[in-house]
Amino acid sequence: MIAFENVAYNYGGGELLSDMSLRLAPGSFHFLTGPSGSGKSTFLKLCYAELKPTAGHVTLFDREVRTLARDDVAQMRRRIGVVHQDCQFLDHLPLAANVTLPLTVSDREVSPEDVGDLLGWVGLRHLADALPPQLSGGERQRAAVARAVIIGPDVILADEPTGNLDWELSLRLLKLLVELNRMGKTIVVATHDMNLIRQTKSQVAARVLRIQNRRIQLAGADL
Ligand SMILES: Nc1ncnc2c1ncn2[C@@H]1O[C@H](COP(=O)(O)OP(=O)(O)OP(=O)(O)O)[C@@H](O)[C@H]1O
Repeated sequence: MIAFENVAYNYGGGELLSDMSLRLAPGSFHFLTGPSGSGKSTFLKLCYAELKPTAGHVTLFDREVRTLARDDVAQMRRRIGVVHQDCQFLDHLPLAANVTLPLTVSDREVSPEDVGDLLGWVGLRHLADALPPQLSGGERQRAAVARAVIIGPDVILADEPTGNLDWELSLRLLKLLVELNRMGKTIVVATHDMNLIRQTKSQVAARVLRIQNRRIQLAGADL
C-alpha cells in the first residue's frame, strides 16, 4: 500500500532520512516514534506525497510517487486521510462545515445525516454548529479525525494527534484510530508517547517503527 525503497530525504542541509526501506501492508497499524527532530513529520509527508524523496522510491497504491503528475497526487490524496499536528480549521465556519470541507473542495456531497453520524462517532454531534474557537483541544483533535475520515480513505496518517491532550483524552483518540483499523484502514500514528504505544498495543496488533540516526527500524519487540 505504501512502500519505501532505499528512500532518503534532504531539506538542503544534509541528509535527514537515509536508506529507508519498508512496506506498510493494507490494514496494518504502525506507530512511528523517534526523538524530536528525527524526521517523523517528514516521513509522513513522504507517505502522502507532500514531499518527494531526494533518493530512492516511494510507491503509493502501486504508483511511484516521482512519476505522478499534480492531478494524480490529488487523486491519491483522496485515499489518504491526514490528521495534522496543529489541526487547523476555518474559524468562521461551523464544525460540521469544517469537517465536510475535504468533500466540498472536491465537489462531492454528503448527507446531513451522515455528517451527524460521523460527528456522533467522535462524540461531537452536539457541537455541529459550534465555531472552532469554541472547541477544546480534545474536541479539535477528534474533529480533525472526523475530517480525515470523511473522504473515506484507505490510509490514515496521524502526526502527534495526542500532542496536547491529557492521558484520558489521548486514550479516547487512540481508540478511534483502533476502531478505524478494525474497519480495515491502514493507520500510521507518529507519537513520542511510549505509554500510549504500550496501552494501544494491548488492543491492536500494532508495530512500532523508530527513526534513529536517520534510519528506520522496527522497535516492536522491546516495548
Ligand atoms: N521545510 C523544511 N525546511 C527545512 N528544514 C525542515 C523543514 N521541515 C522540517 N525541517 C527540519 O527537519 C528536521 C525534522 O523535522 P520533522 O518535523 O520531520 O521532525 P519530527 O521528528 O516530526 O519532530 P517533532 O517530534 O519535534 O515534531 C528538523 O530539524 C526540522 O527543523
